Amino acid sequence: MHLYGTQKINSNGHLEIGGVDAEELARIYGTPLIVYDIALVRDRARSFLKAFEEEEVSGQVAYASKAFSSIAMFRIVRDEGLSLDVVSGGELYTAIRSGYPAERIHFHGNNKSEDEIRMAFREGVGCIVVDNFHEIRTIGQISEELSLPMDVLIRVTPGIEAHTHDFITTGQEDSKFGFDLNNGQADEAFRLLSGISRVRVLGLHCHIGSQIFDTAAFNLAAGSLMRKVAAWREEHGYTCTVLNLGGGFGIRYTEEDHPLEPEEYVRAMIRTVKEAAAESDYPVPELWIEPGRSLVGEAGTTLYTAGSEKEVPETRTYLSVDGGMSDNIRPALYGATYSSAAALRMDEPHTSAYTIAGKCCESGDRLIEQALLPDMAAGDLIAVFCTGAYGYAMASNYNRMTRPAVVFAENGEHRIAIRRETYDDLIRLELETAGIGKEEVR
Ligand SMILES: Cc1ncc(COP(=O)(O)O)c(C=O)c1O
Ligand SMILES: N[C@@H](CCCC[NH3+])C(=O)O
Repeated sequence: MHLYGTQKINSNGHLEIGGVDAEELARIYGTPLIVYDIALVRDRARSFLKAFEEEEVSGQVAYASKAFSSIAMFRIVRDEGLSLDVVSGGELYTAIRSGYPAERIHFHGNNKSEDEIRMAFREGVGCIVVDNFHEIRTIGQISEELSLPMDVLIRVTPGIEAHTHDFITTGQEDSKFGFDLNNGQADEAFRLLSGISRVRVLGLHCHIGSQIFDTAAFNLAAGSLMRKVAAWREEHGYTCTVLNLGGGFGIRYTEEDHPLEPEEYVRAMIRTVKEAAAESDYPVPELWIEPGRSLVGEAGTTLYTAGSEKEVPETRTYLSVDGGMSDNIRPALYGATYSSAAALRMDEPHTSAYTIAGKCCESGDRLIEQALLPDMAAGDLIAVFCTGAYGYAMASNYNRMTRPAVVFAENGEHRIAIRRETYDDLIRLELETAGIGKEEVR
């Protein structure tokens, strides 16, 4: 059984996270419950920053907030000195409400609305990552209208197919994101943005995909971006100051996954950029990265309570839990795999195979196939590991399931980061509820 971060098995055979017994957490907050090991998040943040320090390159580590966007988590990464990548007005709003310094926020998105771009200008975000020609026109108009400056990065697709799930690769040419690096689109974007007086082009951005294990794809991307900026120096006398190589560093969901230490990917990128810079006598630009999953993924564990069981003879035994695809859509959406354990029976042999199913009205609502657990009974607590990224962030109210509570555990203490949704929360937007008159409806 693989344990993550500060997790351990205590003398009662219970799983502990951040020094807190899973039994205590489930008793106090109920289940399903997402528990973050905050020491692990901090450790990851510090390792990324240390890689830059040791490789003697200046940079920014921006938490890709889409992985888990919440005020409490934003404050943790802010205090660790990270920047923040947001992709929507909603993420930007959450960041601002968390007290994030606007100049450390990078604003992404392949279809930013005028309102979102205006909001980014007014809040004074550190940079906009420009994605398409429509956006260039809007940025030009809004910068004129508000008489405000903006730093930008040009997002490009370098034509690299990273080996991961089709829906989470983004660096290939046939992608909805960014300007093609090789067919003239990126050059045209550079020309247009350079012509907007209040806009300063910092450099290039690419993100080749997510849950990648191989440094080769990152190195290829870094190399092709460096070649492009070197060409722009020849043609336009322009020297870029920033290269943002995105996120995507893989983590260990199950024993099939063999990631490197997250910061190793960064060290490899840094070396590639340094080598490419030396080859063309180019000043080493600042390197920015945008890890999401590798910062918070392994730090999250979901605690469920087991309920009904059904045996399909010679096929499988379903063990249903009190959550499912509504708090973790990834198995249903990507065929993602997870590992699990009986959280209060950790020292017992885990030798009985179950299909852990959710409680949504979908046959595909299955969290883990062939999970090995002790013989389970209703009421047993199950821990599903590595749910910290794109779990709660992608949760829904399908079947009017209430979204779980999120708790932070650290140094033997725990605190609620997001309270559990109530049935009243489910109907809060409905106009037919008692007490809301027609005059309030817009
Ligand atoms: C532009 C961009 N940056 C960063 C990330 C974060 O990726 P990950 O969570 O795999 O580190 C993503 C998501 O894939 C992304 O689209
Ligand atoms: N949501 C995806 C990753 C997409 C990342 C955003 N570009 C996942 O769960 O793996």
